[in-house]
Amino acid sequence: MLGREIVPGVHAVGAVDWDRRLFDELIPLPNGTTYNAYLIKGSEKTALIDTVDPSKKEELLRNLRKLEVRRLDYVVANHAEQDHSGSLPEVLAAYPEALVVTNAKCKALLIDHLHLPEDRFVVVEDEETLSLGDKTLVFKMAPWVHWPETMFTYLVEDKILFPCDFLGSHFATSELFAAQEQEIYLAAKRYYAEIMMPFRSHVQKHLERVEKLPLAFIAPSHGPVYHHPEFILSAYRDWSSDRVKNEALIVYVSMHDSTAQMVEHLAEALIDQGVKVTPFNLTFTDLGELAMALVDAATVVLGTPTVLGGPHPSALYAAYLVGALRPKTRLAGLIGSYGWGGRTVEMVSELLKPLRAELLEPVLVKGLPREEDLKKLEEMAKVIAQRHREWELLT
Ligand SMILES: Cc1cc2nc3c(=O)[nH]c(=O)nc-3n(C[C@H](O)[C@H](O)[C@H](O)COP(=O)(O)O)c2cc1C
Repeated sequence: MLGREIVPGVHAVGAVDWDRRLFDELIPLPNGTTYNAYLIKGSEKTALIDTVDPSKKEELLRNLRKLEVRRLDYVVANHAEQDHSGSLPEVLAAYPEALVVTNAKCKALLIDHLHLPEDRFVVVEDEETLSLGDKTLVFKMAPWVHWPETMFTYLVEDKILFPCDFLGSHFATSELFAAQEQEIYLAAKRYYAEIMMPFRSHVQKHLERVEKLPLAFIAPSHGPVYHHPEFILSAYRDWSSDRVKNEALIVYVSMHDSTAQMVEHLAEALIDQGVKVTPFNLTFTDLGELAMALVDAATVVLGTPTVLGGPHPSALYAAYLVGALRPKTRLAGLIGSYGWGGRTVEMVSELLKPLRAELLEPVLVKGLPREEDLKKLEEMAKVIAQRHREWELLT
């Protein structure tokens, strides 16, 4: 990304990673991503907000050279994770006068992760300000979106919030601003689901604080800059709210079709009851799609055969992820087929505990489902619809 101007004196100087397809060796990136860094030239001092993934360090340094940055007074580190901080060693080497401005927790993490020297830090507290001359930065501690040391930086005169990962999206684009709102909405929802959803109560709290600021732009560390901040704020309000939707996700795997037949029957019964259904066959599910669906769905049902004494490993993995992402799911179920016995119910119930959802009576059948088993699935669908009605999701 070239050094492009958001407002006079504020440039985006990060990099686009068009080809990256996996993040944290876990999260699929269908749209690539960007690592955003921002240069702020005040009348007296110059600051860089965050750096880029180490794989793109040369691009960042090139962008700074293109803007003829000969002196860098400060590098603000909003977050210690390596995709933002990983180029700090090179930036500090290229600009020997630059000091890293961050909070005490982030300083400790940066020293642990990057072995940066103690004497290159300036430690700031919540609401502390830093003057660059005609531009003023205010630091806002925002722990747990998504690490304990995260903070936001606010540029007072230009009303720009730099919230690092918060409100961001994995979306590679050459455009500076979030013009393709439909695509960005989905990319930001995917990002929220994968990264922010486990910290929903913190998201709500930080969102409230951000909403009180005069905002002309929100410049996150992944994806384009929001020139209409309300677009992303209202989306986050919705996603992080306590509201759920009239939708049941059936997350399943089946080796020999028995569980698949149960899934099909449950799906039909739910549709008959007026509940929206989305099945996710784990053999080819993009986990990001599943995470996105978990943002709103009132109910999740896991479908798995018993394999080697427990759930199929794909279902085990999915149940662990669903629990770890802590969506606002209110109702959880388990269906599946087995041959002789095992601990599927106990193991899945344990993995789903973090959801704090009501657990439906499991429906586990021997081999292919029989008429009476299909009836039990219809009963399950009725209970789900009944709960959705009680929560006024369904009339
Ligand atoms: C590799 C493998 C391991 C299995 N291990 C168990 C087991 O430990 N306990 C059990 O009750 N059934 C076990 N089964 C039997 C399956 O649970 C049973 O065939 C079930 O109907 C398969 O469901 P599906 O058609 O949805 O794949 C195993 C099957 C396979 C292929």
